[in-house]
Amino acid sequence: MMYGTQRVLNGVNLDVERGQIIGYIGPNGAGKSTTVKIMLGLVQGYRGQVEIFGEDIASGDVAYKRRIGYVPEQADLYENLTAMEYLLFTGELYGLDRKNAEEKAQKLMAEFELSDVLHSRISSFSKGMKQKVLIISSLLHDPDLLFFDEPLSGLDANSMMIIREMLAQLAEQGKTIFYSSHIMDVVEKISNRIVLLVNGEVVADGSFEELQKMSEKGSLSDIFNQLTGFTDHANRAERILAIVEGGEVGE
Ligand SMILES: Nc1ncnc2c1ncn2[C@@H]1O[C@H](COP(=O)(O)OP(=O)(O)OP(=O)(O)O)[C@@H](O)[C@H]1O
Repeated sequence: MMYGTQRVLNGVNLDVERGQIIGYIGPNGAGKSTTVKIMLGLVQGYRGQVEIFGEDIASGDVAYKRRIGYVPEQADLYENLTAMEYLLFTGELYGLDRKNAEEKAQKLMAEFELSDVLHSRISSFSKGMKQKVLIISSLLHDPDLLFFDEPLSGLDANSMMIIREMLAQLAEQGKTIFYSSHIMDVVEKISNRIVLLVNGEVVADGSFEELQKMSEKGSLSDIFNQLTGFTDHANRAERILAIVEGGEVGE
């Protein structure tokens, strides 16, 4: 995949089974969002083949999109809409009839303790409240494949627990989840497969236990540091602070 003359993905080859929770990780700019956007049909001009539910997504049949849920990293919420208007809008986009979408939206908002603001404009919501609306909108149509990009961002500890439990139950039901995040301890716990992307290439792909065998034992965060060749966080922090303080910067 090229953006202009910049090569962003370099032969990413993945076979994904139903029911997998794939922790999709990598340094900033590695190409995670780009891969997800290609699979969602949001980016054209890639080389190679992407099959979802057994069909090539380039075939022109976009029916597969109705079976996908997406929580984007950057929330493009229509802030002037109320939560209910937004959920009805996305629900109908995904092919739900209005009554069904309305009923589900109402119940799901209640489960996330947002009944009071069902008819308030999203622009008045806190970050976590917006995130909950995004999560609800990704689930409203009961998708088979979910792409979650930093889904816990802004959520309080209780809500995080609900989402984590929900992901595990969805996978048990045979749904497939791509979970992109930089919070390594969560990825380590919820994923049954971890794919590490560096500079547009898959450098590790396996269970946490398998990844541990590829490196010195440790947490996923340690493995991430090792496999991305990053060892100098203390020096880096020191240099940053030296610059901030405006003093002499060491070698
Ligand atoms: N629309 C775009 N036009 C040009 N370059 C882009 C565009 N979107 C992404 N890129 C470039 O593609 C590369 C991969 O970006 P991508 O967003 O896929 O990374 P990522 O792994 O999701 O990173 P992060 O962890 O920061 O979200 C980066 O170098 C980025 O600058």
